[in-house]
Amino acid sequence: MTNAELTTAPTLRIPGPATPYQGDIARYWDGEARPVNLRLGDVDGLYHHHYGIGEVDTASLGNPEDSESEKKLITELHRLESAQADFLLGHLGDIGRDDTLVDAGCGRGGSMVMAHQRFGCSVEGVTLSAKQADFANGRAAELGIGDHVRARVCNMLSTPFATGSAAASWNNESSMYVDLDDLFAEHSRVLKVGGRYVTITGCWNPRYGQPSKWVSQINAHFECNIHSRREYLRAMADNRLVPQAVIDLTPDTLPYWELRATSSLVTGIEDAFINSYRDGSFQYLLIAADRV
Ligand SMILES: C[S@@+](CC[C@H](N)C(=O)[O-])C[C@H]1O[C@@H](n2cnc3c(N)ncnc32)[C@H](O)[C@@H]1O
Ligand SMILES: CC(C)=CCC/C(C)=C/COP(=O)(O)OP(=O)(O)O
Ligand SMILES: [Mg+2]
Repeated sequence: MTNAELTTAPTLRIPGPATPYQGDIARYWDGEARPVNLRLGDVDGLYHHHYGIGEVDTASLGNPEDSESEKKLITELHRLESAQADFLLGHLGDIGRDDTLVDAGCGRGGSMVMAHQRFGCSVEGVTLSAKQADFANGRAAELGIGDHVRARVCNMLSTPFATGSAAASWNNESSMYVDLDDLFAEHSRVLKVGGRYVTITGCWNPRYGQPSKWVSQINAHFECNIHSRREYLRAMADNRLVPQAVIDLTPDTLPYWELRATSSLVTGIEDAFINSYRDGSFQYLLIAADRV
């Protein structure tokens, strides 16, 4: 049986997109099929569209001459990407089986599956891409968790979720596609008071001055608009989201990029990430905030 045939209910689609830009982003992700994402996802069926953190386990890579070395490298990159999602989920607080979580910009749903496996809870995801939502729902059906994990085609700035209904919500590398005031107003509405919001994101560093050429290159590559660290903190403060932790993951993500740059799956954006992380113009941050 194919992935699509296993989907029990049709993917929900909220009519849209609201802006021409969102139409561009929907098309971008509908058309995305990079081996660096699909071959990593094939390792264990968790499909991510985010980057990795943690030390590279060099022993696991074996001898570069050996015939299995590419497979080992892919497995290691995937392990680091899943470690990133684990780290995010570890900041959501105490989540119970009856809670509902919201994944804003859920991609192919890897983080949603991990959240359900970790907490036993329900997870609602939104993406602009119908292909991604169908893929995520297909994976949930294959895993037999379609009753708890659901993706829909919907703008994260205007979701159908009831006010105060979510115990926690997150953006994993998806906040650079939206206005942060609009985004945090919607998270603040959907979260219950005392709930937790977490993002892992790349942001430009106000200490550097302005977005560097590397940051501009990343924006052009992904058609996104990277915000500054200052914008994140200001927009959260304006929307009843009070940071509980701000963790600079830049040193933790560099090993992932340095390893990825040696693989056959490079996409051409590796140097922009490596150079901007090294020159201090760009930072990889986790921000966990309480909805007060
Ligand atoms: C880089 S991917 C991250 C996917 C996922 N969070 C992960 O970690 O695998 C960015 C995602 O943001 C979604 N996105 C961008 N703008 C959006 C919007 N306005 N509403 C809903 N999803 C959006 C895209 O459709 C895509 O799924
Ligand atoms: C940290 C920043 C600025 C992220 C931008 C958003 C983005 C495209 C994330 C990774 O997606 P992906 O996994 O599809 O990208 P790739 O194909 O490069 O692995
Ligand atoms: Mg990727």
